[in-house]
Amino acid sequence: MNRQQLAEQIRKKQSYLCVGLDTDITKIPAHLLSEPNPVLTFNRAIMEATADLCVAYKPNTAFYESLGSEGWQTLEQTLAAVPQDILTIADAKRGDIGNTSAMYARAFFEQMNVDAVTVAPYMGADSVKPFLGFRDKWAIVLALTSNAGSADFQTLNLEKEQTRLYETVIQKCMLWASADELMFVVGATQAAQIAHIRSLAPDYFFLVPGVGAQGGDLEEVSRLGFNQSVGLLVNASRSILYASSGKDFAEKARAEAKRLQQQMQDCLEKYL
Ligand SMILES: O=c1ccn([C@@H]2O[C@H](COP(=O)(O)O)[C@@H](O)[C@H]2O)c(=O)[nH]1
Repeated sequence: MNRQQLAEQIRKKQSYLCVGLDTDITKIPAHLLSEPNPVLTFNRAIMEATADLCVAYKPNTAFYESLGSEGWQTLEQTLAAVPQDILTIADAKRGDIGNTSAMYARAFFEQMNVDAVTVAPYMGADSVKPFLGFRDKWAIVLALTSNAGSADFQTLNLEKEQTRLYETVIQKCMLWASADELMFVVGATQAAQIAHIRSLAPDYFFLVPGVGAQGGDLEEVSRLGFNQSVGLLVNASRSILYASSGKDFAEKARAEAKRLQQQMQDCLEKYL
């Protein structure tokens, strides 16, 4: 999916919601455990309940990798069930020396056929560049993440560059790729920095995890993070997936997704 198509979906649905498919077999409703593939059944029900309210699905691959080869198969089956007009993001946080990164890129873009993959930039240019140059595909580079540990490295001052590490990540990555194939991860818990990050990267989409279970403020993120064409994908995983542990799990997931979508619509009217 390209940038224009993504922007069109956001406009049509009045939503920049990304639903995180972080499906934990120990947390899904008990009545599904007798199904042949409980995770797949759960994912399909969540997608049926939320597809008209979101523009992206983001399975975090850890939840599938932890189930071994069956988990990989479930991930493929889940991706196959995503409607065509919804962006798919493999949250895999890959990045290695060049030839290995090239294999990761082929795995996700050619085998899995996802639209986007998250990339850890720590190993530098040769680890990020192999994820670029795939038609209508995206690398989403970690910039300033939502977790407490982001302060350990990402906000350190670089004496020579006179910037913080995450700022240099953004500036360097923008030299390698345009906003048509590169996004940045910016945590919703980092709202105080988001206006500054938007000024560094005015045209780029930000994938913003951390509303819901991590307590990020959707309105603050939207007010400070919008660009002229929205430029945000805001992810919620646990708050949607586990809104109920009963038979009404899909209905409750929809209600939470609807609540977020409605708030997004209000923010679009108010701040754009
Ligand atoms: O900075 C980051 C980068 C990635 N994530 C991922 O997003 C989801 C968040 O899940 P919630 O349940 O909505 O908290 C999860 O897959 C994380 O690994 C992040 O949280 N922060």
